[in-house]
Amino acid sequence: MNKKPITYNIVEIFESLQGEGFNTGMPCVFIRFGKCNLACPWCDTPYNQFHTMSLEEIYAKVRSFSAKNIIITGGEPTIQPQLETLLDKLKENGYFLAIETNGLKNVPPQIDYIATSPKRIYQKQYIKRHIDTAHEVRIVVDGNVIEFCQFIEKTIQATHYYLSPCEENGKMNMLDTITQLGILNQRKNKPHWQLSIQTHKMAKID
Ligand SMILES: C[S@@+](CC[C@H](N)C(=O)[O-])C[C@H]1O[C@@H](n2cnc3c(N)ncnc32)[C@H](O)[C@@H]1O
Ligand SMILES: Nc1nc2[nH]cc(C(=O)O)c2c(=O)[nH]1
Ligand code: SF4
Ligand SMILES: [Mg+2]
Repeated sequence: MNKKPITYNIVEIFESLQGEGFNTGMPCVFIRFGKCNLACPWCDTPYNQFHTMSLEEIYAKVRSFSAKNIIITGGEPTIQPQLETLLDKLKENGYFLAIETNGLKNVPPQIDYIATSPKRIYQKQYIKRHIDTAHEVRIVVDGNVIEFCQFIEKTIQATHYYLSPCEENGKMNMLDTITQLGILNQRKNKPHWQLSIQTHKMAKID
């Protein structure tokens, strides 16, 4: 009997520039998986509008673009079944793999670069468990996030810590974000918090 092909829930696969964080401006192929284990009220992504694609279909689409960096995102990519099989295939073919994750679940070992965005409104879940290392942390400013940032900087070891304005209906809360950055950075011997703007939205690209 033939083995059933592995399929994945995919929202979209597209090429663009990384719009956020340390790698802003880097050409990347985005693989956006469906479904999420959280439901942030201001989430900018239709993560429940997905279709299924086979591993071979995903790989063919990825190969049709020129970028060699891939951003695995969603939705929440760490809850996608059989993720590691796809990552193995991409890795074997020379791709650099970055992930965007909310950080509640472990990140597969094939991933080269971890950007995590823990969510203040789900602090109770983060107190129970979350990943403890990443290359960068990006916290969206959806209210007063100071205490949550202090908790996260103690429990996630990262190279970069960012505050990101929350974008709703085309507006970003820049003043609030800058005020909270000022407060975080007044403290001595603490990680420096920087600003990460969703530049792709300003540039009106994907
Ligand atoms: C759509 S999420 C997908 C990956 C993963 N679920 C996560 O939250 O990190 C990708 C990035 O977009 C950010 N994001 C989502 N909606 C946003 C909004 N309205 N304003 C600013 N950042 C937002 C998230 O915090 C995360 O850094
Ligand atoms: N240009 C661009 N950069 C991004 N970086 C992370 C994104 C995401 O939705 O995960 C994203 C996105 O949706 N677009
Ligand atoms: S965790 Fe990420 S994808 Fe899920 S709802 Fe929040 S921002 Fe959206
Ligand atoms: Mg996005």
